[in-house]
Amino acid sequence: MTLVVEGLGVSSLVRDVSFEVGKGERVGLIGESGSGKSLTALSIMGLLPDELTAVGSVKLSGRELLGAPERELSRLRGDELSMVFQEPMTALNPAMRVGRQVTEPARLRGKRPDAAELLESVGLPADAVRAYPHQLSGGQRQRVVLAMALVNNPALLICDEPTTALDVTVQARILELILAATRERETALLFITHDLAVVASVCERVLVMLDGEIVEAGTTREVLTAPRHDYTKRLLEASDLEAS
Ligand SMILES: Nc1ncnc2c1ncn2[C@@H]1O[C@H](COP(=O)(O)OP(=O)(O)OP(=O)(O)O)[C@@H](O)[C@H]1O
Repeated sequence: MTLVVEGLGVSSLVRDVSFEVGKGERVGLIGESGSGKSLTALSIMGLLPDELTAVGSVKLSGRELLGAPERELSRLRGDELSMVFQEPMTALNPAMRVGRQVTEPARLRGKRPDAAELLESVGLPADAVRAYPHQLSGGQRQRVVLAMALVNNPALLICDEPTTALDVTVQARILELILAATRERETALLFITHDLAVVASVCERVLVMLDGEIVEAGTTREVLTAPRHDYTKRLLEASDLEAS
């Protein structure tokens, strides 16, 4: 699989965004709040709000996604493309036991996975199958969401600030889990964050977004050790990474 985004625009909010993500590659999309990261991700998923339209091209393994019929996009979502959002409750049904919920994306495709095994694969105890989402912690809920996002072995996982709402130690564990799970499956990862330290620990390449445009792109090492754009330099100065 390859994701090729070319000249993506969303009204005037995202402009001429182009990048590629190859099989199993982990790419960070970094930038401050309002820079257009989420709109870029939602364009790829075909989940932009009705009032916004994407122009340009988004190809997954050669298939154009922009303008594709909703039926095709909804088949791709949760199958070849998955997305994890910042707040796990947005993806969970509060009235459904976790065990039933975690297997649902697979059941929709005619598979019958074992719920307890799935939960154990993301580090949850097997007896979580009977729990309702509100009985779990934020980190545990995000594990459930990850299990759901990965159950059909997607080619591309998009994570939009998946650990921002969690405390620091839980954050680190969830990042480790995302890293291990995507490596194991050779799932490509587009990881949205405003945190350079997170990019440094997870991503091989990084795209820096400012005011709706990508202003810098390179390997994580290049961008973090020799940033070219003033905005990237400022981001680096403001981060904990500066001292290291
Ligand atoms: N439905 C919408 N209609 C109009 N403008 C929107 C809409 N959704 C988002 N925007 C605007 O588009 C810009 C980019 O938003 P986006 O959510 O992509 O930013 P972001 O980089 O993901 O920020 P954050 O880190 O806060 O999520 C922002 O200025 C936002 O206010």
